[in-house]
Formats: sequence, structure tokens, C-alpha cells
Amino acid sequence: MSYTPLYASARNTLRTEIRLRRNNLTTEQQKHFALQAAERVATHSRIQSSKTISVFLSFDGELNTAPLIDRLWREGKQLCLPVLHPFSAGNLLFLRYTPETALIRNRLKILEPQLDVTQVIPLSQLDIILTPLVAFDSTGQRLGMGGGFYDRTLKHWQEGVPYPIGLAHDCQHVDALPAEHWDVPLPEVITPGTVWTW
Ligand SMILES: Nc1nc2c(c(=O)[nH]1)N(C=O)[C@@H](CNc1ccc(C(=O)N[C@@H](CCC(=O)O)C(=O)O)cc1)CN2
Ligand SMILES: Nc1ncnc2c1ncn2[C@@H]1O[C@H](COP(=O)(O)OP(=O)(O)OP(=O)(O)O)[C@@H](O)[C@H]1O
Repeated sequence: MSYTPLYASARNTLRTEIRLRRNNLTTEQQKHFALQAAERVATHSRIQSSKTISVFLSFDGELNTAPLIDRLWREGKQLCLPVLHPFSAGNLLFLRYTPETALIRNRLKILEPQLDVTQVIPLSQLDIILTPLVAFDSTGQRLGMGGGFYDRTLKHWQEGVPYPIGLAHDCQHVDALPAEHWDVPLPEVITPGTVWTW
């Protein structure tokens, strides 16, 4: 079945605007926000009671996850990273991520673990997926980079694990997003300044 996207052009305009906004943060702001967010995430009760967490490696002005990742490793969490599925277009695999993991740049120029089937963690074994986004609104709707990767991954989250938590800068919040029917709203978004819950 195919659907006509209702808001494709409005969504692309918003993507461009918010990506510019986060890329315009200064290096100092990026450092400060990364530490603030790491503190908020690491002390979040749901994170503290979880064992396996999917993180992401930041690019394009995204909130820098490096301090958070170091802290979660030190606290003994098992981490994983999204990897573009080698033959199932638009889907992600999740691979274990340790300080020893070899990283390569994928076709979207994002670092990811080299594919190794022994390191794949099934979705059912993930407790939390920290979810990147371009914009989020006051109802928890999320707009991503446009690949539909996380929409597909999170489609069934309410029927079980993993629990998604968006991670973004405060400046990525907008009042209302033009949502399409496949968009999966988030139950929480953590920013350096706030924990949003719906
Ligand atoms: N850090 C991070 N990792 C992530 C995501 C993300 O949003 N952030 N993704 C969330 O889904 C997936 C990758 N999704 C993406 C979808 C589109 C583009 C994109 O259009 N990128 C370029 C053009 C690509 C190119 O140079 O060939 C661009 O900047 O316009 C990038 C990533 C998986 N990993
Ligand atoms: N659950 C799904 N099943 C099949 N196709 C989907 C699904 N979710 C999204 N898509 C398709 O993926 C494409 C991109 O969707 P969208 O623009 O909402 O991505 P995004 O949320 O910005 O990206 P991402 O989730 O990767 O961060 C759309 O063409 C949409 O039809």
C-alpha cells in the first residue's frame, strides 16, 4: 500500500530550519549542553534501572552524546548503536558498542560499528532506545532526518520493550509539527534544560 504524504514540503522546510539552528550553537554551548544532558539522562530513574541502552553517535549539530556514553559505560550499562541494515532498506540493526568496537563511516557518513552478526542485539533485548531527532513538538511528535529508520524501529514499542526516549537540544522544540500517520510519538524527550513526558 502507498500513501500520499500530506506535509512533505512543510516538513522539509522545518528540517532545514531546525538543522541550521542546532548547527549554529557554539562549541562552548555544545560542550555545556552535552554535560547537562548527560547528567539528566544518567540520573533518570528509567535509565538507572535499565541494563541495555541504544545510544547514537552525534553528527550535524546533534546534542553531543560522547560524555553520556562514557558515563553510561562507567556505570556498567551495556550500550549499542544503530547500524543501517545491509539489505533491508530503511531498517536498522542494533550492535553492541564497547570502547573496543571498530567503527566505520556508513553511506550516510555516520560512524557505526562494522557489521558482525555476533554483536547484533535483538530489539527485544533492548530496554531503552535513546532516539535522535531533528524536531519535537509539545505533544511528543517527532521529526527525524527523513529516512523513516526510527519510525520503523519504534512502530511496536507500546507492545513491549524497548522504551524510546528522544534526546535533543532545547532549540529543537517547536509548538506543533505537521505529523504523518506513520510518525511514532515519543513518551519522553530529554533536553539539557527539561525532561518532557507525555
Ligand atoms: N546520529 C544519528 N544517527 C542516526 C540517525 C540520526 O538521526 N542521528 N538516524 C535517524 O534516522 C539514522 C540515519 N538517518 C539519516 C537519514 C538521512 C540522512 C541524510 O539525509 N543525510 C545527509 C545526506 C546524505 C549524504 O550525504 O549522502 C544530509 O545531511 O542531508 C542522514 C541520516 C541512523 N543513525
Ligand atoms: N513504519 C513504517 N513502515 C514503512 N514505511 C515507513 C514507516 N515509517 C516511515 N516510513 C516511510 O519512511 C519515509 C520517511 O519518513 P519520515 O520522513 O517520517 O522519517 P523521519 O522520522 O524524519 O526519519 P527517522 O525516523 O529516520 O529519523 C516516509 O516515506 C514513510 O512513508
